[in-house]
Amino acid sequence: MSSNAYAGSWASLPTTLTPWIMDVIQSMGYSQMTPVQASTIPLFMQHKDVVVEAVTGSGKTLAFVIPVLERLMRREGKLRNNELGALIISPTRELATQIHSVFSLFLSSQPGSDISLDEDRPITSSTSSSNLTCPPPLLVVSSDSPPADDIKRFLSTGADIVVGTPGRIEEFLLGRGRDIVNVKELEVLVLDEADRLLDLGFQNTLTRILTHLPKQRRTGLFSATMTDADALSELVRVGLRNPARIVVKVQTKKSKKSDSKDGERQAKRDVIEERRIPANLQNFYLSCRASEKLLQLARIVSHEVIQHRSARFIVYFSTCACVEYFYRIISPFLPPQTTLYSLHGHLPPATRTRTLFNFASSLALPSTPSVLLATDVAARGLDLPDVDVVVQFDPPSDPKAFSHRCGRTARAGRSGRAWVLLVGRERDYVDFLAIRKIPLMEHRAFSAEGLEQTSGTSSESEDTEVISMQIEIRKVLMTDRALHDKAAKAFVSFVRAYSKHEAAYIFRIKDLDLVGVAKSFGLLRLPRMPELNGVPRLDWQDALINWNSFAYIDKAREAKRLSDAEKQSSASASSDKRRAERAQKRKENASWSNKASKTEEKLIRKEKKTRKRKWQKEQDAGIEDATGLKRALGNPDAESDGDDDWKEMAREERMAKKVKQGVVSQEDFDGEFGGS
Ligand SMILES: Nc1ncnc2c1ncn2[C@@H]1O[C@H](COP(=O)(O)OP(=O)(O)OP(=O)(O)O)[C@@H](O)[C@H]1O
Repeated sequence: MSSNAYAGSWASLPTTLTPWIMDVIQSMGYSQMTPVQASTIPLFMQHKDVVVEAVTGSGKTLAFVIPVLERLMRREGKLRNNELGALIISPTRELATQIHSVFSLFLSSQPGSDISLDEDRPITSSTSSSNLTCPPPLLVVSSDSPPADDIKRFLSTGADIVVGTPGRIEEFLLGRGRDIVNVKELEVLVLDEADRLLDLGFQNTLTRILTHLPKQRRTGLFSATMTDADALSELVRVGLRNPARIVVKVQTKKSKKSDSKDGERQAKRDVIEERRIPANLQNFYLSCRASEKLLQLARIVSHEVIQHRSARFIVYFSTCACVEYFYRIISPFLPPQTTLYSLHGHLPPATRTRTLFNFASSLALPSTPSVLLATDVAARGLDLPDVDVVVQFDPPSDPKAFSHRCGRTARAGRSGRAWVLLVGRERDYVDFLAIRKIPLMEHRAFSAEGLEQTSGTSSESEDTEVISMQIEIRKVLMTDRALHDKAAKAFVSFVRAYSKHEAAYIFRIKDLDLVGVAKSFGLLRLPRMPELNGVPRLDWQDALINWNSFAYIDKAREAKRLSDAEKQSSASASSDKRRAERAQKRKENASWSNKASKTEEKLIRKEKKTRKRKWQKEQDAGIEDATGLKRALGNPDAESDGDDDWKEMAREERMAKKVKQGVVSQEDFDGEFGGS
């Protein structure tokens, strides 16, 4: 850490630390406290609840680990095997594992301790109470072992400190462990990344845990983004009593141009700028077209390796599917000898642990860089050594994650660089973050030669390498239909995530060049999805590919695809047949109904003729009522055929007379009036 990041020696604490704890701190090489440690440890060791906000990498973990250990060391009586002394909750299993390892490191150094760092070592009755001051901590997170094992390990190790994730802790305390784990003696509760734990996703679980714990405990909330007043008041409601709020601010000097007194000349003066990101973090944004994102990512990595000798990178994407996909296709665009890692929430726990370990312990050099592709599962709390560069390929959905992601570099006073790629109107995000005290510097897009482009933030025409990159990716996708599926899934997941952005007025799907995004993904064709309806496709060309023969490399999968296709084609053939039969039937029905209507017409005419004859007879008989109107009985009009029928009958009558006179032939009469 740089010297101005320190806040005095450990000896200056008002309460002297237990000697072996002090020894461990010294062995870590930490001769001085960081500001957050200097302000938090004294309060939390005494009887104060604390709410702590300090930037990423400022040493918050020790700010609660030391007070927790000190409180347990100073207990009068030892805790029984089934009693819990301290509970630490964190939002992810990776972070919980990390915190657990810090506790383990301390406890394994207790005098007379023979605790190995293997927590599963069973503790015999002779070691459990006499030799050990504090048993090893217990880690309670989703893993390959079932929740029932947590209880078994708790009872066998007699752990006083439990570290875990909310769901698994709830199961541990309120599920299987309800009648086993005794929380009456619980002294301390710590919520690490507390603002995240208060998010809706965790809130109910957390409330149930908190109400289960005794009220006479100390509670500490820690995060780099403890700013959400609503969430805080919620927590206060659930358990904090008159907490001390500790906010450690970062102030940096910034040169600003200002008018001199006479208002004419510009003078430079230093102003103190408050920021919510580490002082040694250089934070850049780069505007480019949607289609150029992958190209620019590749150029950032090259630039960092060549110009800054950077070796360890984390690149953040918005979804698990995007990480999966880019992990498969990005290699050819990164410097040769780059080792790639991928971390996201859909991977099995054991794989996640292994990946993190491998990435952290890899020998990363500028000639052999290590690049971890990750989702926000790796955004908070992870203390990975020597991460030189963070790139946010996609800005995070939750704006709070922005500073957590950047904070994986420039930790503990070291310097680091962070980049975010912004497209089109996403540029407004810069002002959005500035208000939240997260300053960003503009960096122009890189040219093919790795130089900053000279034209404005977005170049006039699309980078010519976009097309060649797209062709390269397509070549890779065409080697295996499974890759194409991954590409489409990643694209769809990206679009869906984009529309759920919390800063929705900046990240609007209708403003996003989706065709450009598809190019950057190297898609073979545009997927069918409502978001693409009505999107102009002038700039888009599907890959030339025979979709029928485009195969999966995996034999079983390909066999299934072929048999599905076979079934589908026979199903569609029989449905075509059914359709043709239906059409034929309709046709037949139609001609039958035509015939039917002709016969009906004839019948109607015949009936009319009969009625007419009857009426004629009556006419001839001179039946007329007093008003001179034709009687309803004999009047065909009264049966609703209307005036036309009357006219028609009169016409027929006249024509019949003409037939009699020989002026009109019988044939013509029949043709006209359909004689039967
Ligand atoms: N007093 C100290 N002197 C030097 N280094 C320290 C000191 N305390 C902690 N560190 C180191 O600083 C690094 C960051 O600490 P830590 O992980 O606790 O940060 P944090 O504030 O919790 O960050 P985040 O908000 O990202 O979780 C760790 O590698 C830790 O070992």
